Amino acid sequence: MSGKTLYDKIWDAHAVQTDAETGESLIYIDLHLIHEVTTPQAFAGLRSAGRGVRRPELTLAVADHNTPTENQSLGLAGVKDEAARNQLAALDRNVTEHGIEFFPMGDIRNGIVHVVGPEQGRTQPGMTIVCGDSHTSTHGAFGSLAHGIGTSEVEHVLATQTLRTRKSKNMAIEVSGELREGVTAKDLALHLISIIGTAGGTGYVMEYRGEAVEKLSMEGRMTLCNLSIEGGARAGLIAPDETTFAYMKGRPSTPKGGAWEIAERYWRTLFSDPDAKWDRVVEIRGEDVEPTVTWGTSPEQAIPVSATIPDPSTMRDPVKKAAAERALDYMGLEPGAPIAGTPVQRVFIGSCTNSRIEDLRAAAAIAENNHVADGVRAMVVPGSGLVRAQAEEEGLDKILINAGFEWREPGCSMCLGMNPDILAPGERCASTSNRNFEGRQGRGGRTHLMSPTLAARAAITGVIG
Ligand SMILES: CC(C)[C@H](C(=O)O)[C@@H](O)C(=O)O
Ligand code: SF4
Repeated sequence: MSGKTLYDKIWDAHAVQTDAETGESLIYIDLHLIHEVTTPQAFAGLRSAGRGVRRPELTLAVADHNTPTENQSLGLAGVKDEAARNQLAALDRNVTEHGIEFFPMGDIRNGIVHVVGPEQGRTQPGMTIVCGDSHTSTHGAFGSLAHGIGTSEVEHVLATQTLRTRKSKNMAIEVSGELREGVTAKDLALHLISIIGTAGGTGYVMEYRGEAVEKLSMEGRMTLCNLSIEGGARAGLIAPDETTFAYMKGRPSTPKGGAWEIAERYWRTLFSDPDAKWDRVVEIRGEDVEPTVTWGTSPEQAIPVSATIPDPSTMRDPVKKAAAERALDYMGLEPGAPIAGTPVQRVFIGSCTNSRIEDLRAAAAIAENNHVADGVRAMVVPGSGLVRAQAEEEGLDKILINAGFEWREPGCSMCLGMNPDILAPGERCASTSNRNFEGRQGRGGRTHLMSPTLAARAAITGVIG
């Protein structure tokens, strides 16, 4: 018998039952994260069925998608959009009714759900974690099986603390060697997706392995796992190690004293056995990864920042060719021209991909003693109130504000533009987020995905590069 992958191990520890006929399993869920957008109907369903929440203490709620990034202390009165206000009010009512822990807007512990879970120590190795949100894959950075679920599944998990699902296949992403100076986890993720495509991971759970992955900080690992879903995978995983444990130690919800030791002993068993069987292996040399940006309207339409914009007329695959033509038209770009030097009007540093303290440090390092270029509006939105507070303690806010960046309150913000932070039609944005489809950041807006370093540089110079 061959060994098990990390995914196999977590799966086996959580599968309650498998239906031999359909192949569907019931798995136990250790942590259910919820936010205002994907829960109102789930709670309404519970109510109409006369059900309660099975394990409220394994559920944690935040308000993040709709929240404004200014004047959060005004509470719901400060939320101008009625639909947003209603969703936020519904979450308030639902968590109170069911006794679920909630960090509301304005609470220093509030922030983007995928930043808050790890920061509070709720995210732990070996857990199964779900949330009605695709970027739940972020939590896989801790060696937990974490993925998004739909609203009807949210209702199922609330009611039963289990999920009906099927096992995925195992994919290994082996990144050897080292990332070069100035190359980040974001560049690695975009590089990978540009190779495998946005459907490359369909049907798989991806485990990131190899020296270059082991060398990443927890923040970098979270960025990498966050983008797994954009590569089509169900989830991303990284085996826990010393870096993981050091990050977790002392956080509010991690085990303490003897309980930590017992937990750590278990966590140290969470790795893929040397003889584990992989359904697919993708190999990348760390040294080959360059600072990478997207030029189109899909995360796979990514190139090194030193490269020229692809020419659809040279593309063989008719689907890719048509997609590239349409993307270039929407993005207002010329094939064959260098991507560097393309002017931007907006810069967004934030989102569950890149809004943690290291990301803000990277942006501030570029901003220091510089100034945002004329005609550019640049916004920094920390991932949580605690990230914001830490950045302020380190003086990063002053550096950024002095350089002309807007220093905002936490939330998803311009990552998806469900709050007032949106692009105007035709505006081009250097963004540290994870999605760049048409209209993602506002109707007609043009998004270029990149690292915080490249985004901050775009703010200062006014151009991509
Ligand atoms: C609102 C939510 C359902 C959505 C997701 O699941 O990804 C959002 O977080 C996003 O990034 O588009
Ligand atoms: S920051 Fe963006 S990608 Fe992340 S959960 Fe919010 S909307 Fe989704």
